[in-house]
Amino acid sequence: MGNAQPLPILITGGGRRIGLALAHHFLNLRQPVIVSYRTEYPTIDTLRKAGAVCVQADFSTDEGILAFADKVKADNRGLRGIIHNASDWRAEKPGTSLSETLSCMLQIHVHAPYLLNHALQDLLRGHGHAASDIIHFTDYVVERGSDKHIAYAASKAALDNMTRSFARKLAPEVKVNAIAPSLILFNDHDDADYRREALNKSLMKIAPGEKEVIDLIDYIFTSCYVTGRTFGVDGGRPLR
Ligand SMILES: NC(=O)C1=CN([C@@H]2O[C@H](COP(=O)(O)OP(=O)(O)OC[C@H]3O[C@@H](n4cnc5c(N)ncnc54)[C@H](OP(=O)(O)O)[C@@H]3O)[C@@H](O)[C@H]2O)C=CC1
Ligand SMILES: Nc1nc2c(c(=O)[nH]1)N=C([C@H](O)[C@@H](O)CO)CN2
Repeated sequence: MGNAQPLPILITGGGRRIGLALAHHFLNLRQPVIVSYRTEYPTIDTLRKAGAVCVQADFSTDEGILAFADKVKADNRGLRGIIHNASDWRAEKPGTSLSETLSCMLQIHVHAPYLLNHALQDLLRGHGHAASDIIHFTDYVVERGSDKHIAYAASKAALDNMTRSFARKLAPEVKVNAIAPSLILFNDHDDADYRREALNKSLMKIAPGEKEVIDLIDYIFTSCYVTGRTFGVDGGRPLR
């Protein structure tokens, strides 16, 4: 009985950056992990060799989301948690359809978590009080808005709101919390001016890397009381 394998944590968009770092973190703790990936990066093979179950999934349509949920349900008797990391940081751009930008942002930040939380709730329930977690990755811009990423900010705001709705719906078996980062990691193409300006926006003036987020997720998973909350990881940016 005591040797039962722990239930897996499902991480969406785990092929790169924060999702990838989270997957390796849990695998190092011998915690089983299921990763959804859209693009087959070499990292996916590395994850498989480290023991992750990697499932190809494109959340650009509801059909793609629901097919992924069916696969997870068919292969698993339960889940320890779901981390909704998959995201697209799309700006409004001249020459790009505004409707398409808005649909794309709503699809990945609202449809995917909304449909997956409903479809997979039975896998999260039934394991005891506060035994399971859902984590939504939102963004600091939910508070402030963003003139360059209006649809992105709005869709993350909807996700932030769903944190409280799903916390109500799934308590006390499942805790549901959000992480609202500001700058965590730069992208490779960010130039020196962009980096300087971005660093200057916070009080702490660093891009802290994935560990800040990993440590917070470890805390949230350990808690048996914290639910329906949004945790800023923003270097004091609102105080600037
Ligand atoms: N990095 C930062 O500084 C910040 C991050 N955040 C949030 O933290 C989370 C992780 O950030 P980060 O690691 O930078 O994210 P990335 O943008 O680097 O990666 C997001 C992942 O989501 C996947 N994805 C995107 N669209 C889809 C789709 N339609 N279907 C399936 N998968 C999809 C991507 O797959 P593919 O590679 O195939 O496109 C990728 O693996 C995100 O939710 C982000 O918004 C918030 C604020 C700051
Ligand atoms: N899905 C993503 N969302 C966000 C990203 C990213 O690369 N992918 N990056 C940011 C920025 O780091 C920004 O917070 C500061 O430059 C925001 N969201």
